Amino acid sequence: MHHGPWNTPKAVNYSNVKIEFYYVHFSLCFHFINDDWPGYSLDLFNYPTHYSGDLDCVIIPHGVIMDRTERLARNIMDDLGDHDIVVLCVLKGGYQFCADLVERIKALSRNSNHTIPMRVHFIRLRSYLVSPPSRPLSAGIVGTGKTMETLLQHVKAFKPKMIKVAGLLVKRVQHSLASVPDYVGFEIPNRFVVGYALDYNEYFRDLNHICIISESGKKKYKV
Ligand SMILES: O=P(O)(O)OC[C@H]1O[C@H](OP(=O)(O)OP(=O)(O)O)[C@H](O)[C@@H]1O
Repeated sequence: MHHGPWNTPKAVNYSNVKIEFYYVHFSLCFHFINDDWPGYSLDLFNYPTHYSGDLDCVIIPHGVIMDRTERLARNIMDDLGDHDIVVLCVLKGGYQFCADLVERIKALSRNSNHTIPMRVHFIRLRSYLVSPPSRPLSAGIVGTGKTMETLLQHVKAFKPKMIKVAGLLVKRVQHSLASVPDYVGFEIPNRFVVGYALDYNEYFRDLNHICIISESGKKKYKV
């Protein structure tokens, strides 16, 4: 059985290899969340009471997302030099990450002599067309990478000087495509995550933390 970098039955044993692989080939640096990470108890944080019982745990608290996003903004500023940026936000799941990332790039831009003109556009994509996919539905996240690859083909047709992809989350899924975003916040286990604009049947986008949905939550919001 082939155990490629994305096919990791024992993530702990493979994690160093994986991180090193990306350092070498993509100069990437991201926070790796192990498959056996139990997450934080929901009791430690505030979250909307209408989701009581619908979640198992907090996997990434909102504050950590904010701090990581701030660092990604700095990396992007450092790499882009004096190029103008045209931001293309992938709706719906990417709206919160995009908004926060843009906000931090703006803050860096106005508080230093290194300033980058930025325009923002939006595109609506879905990872499936008619029938629901067999894999979990989630949003604002790179799962198989098919959505990202499809979008990149379209964007390349406009012949931009440079294309960089930022994704807050990359999920370790089997059969994923080889390419990963240039800027990644966190690599996470292949579990169903919601919150921070990631939905389950349009619910949970109004939750600040990234959480694991519970079985009862899935039943409650099933369509
Ligand atoms: O890497 P992939 O396996 O292709 O999946 C990633 C895509 O799936 C999600 O969108 P979704 O279809 O859930 O729509 P939404 O963002 O509007 O919720 C997400 O926002 C990405 O666009």
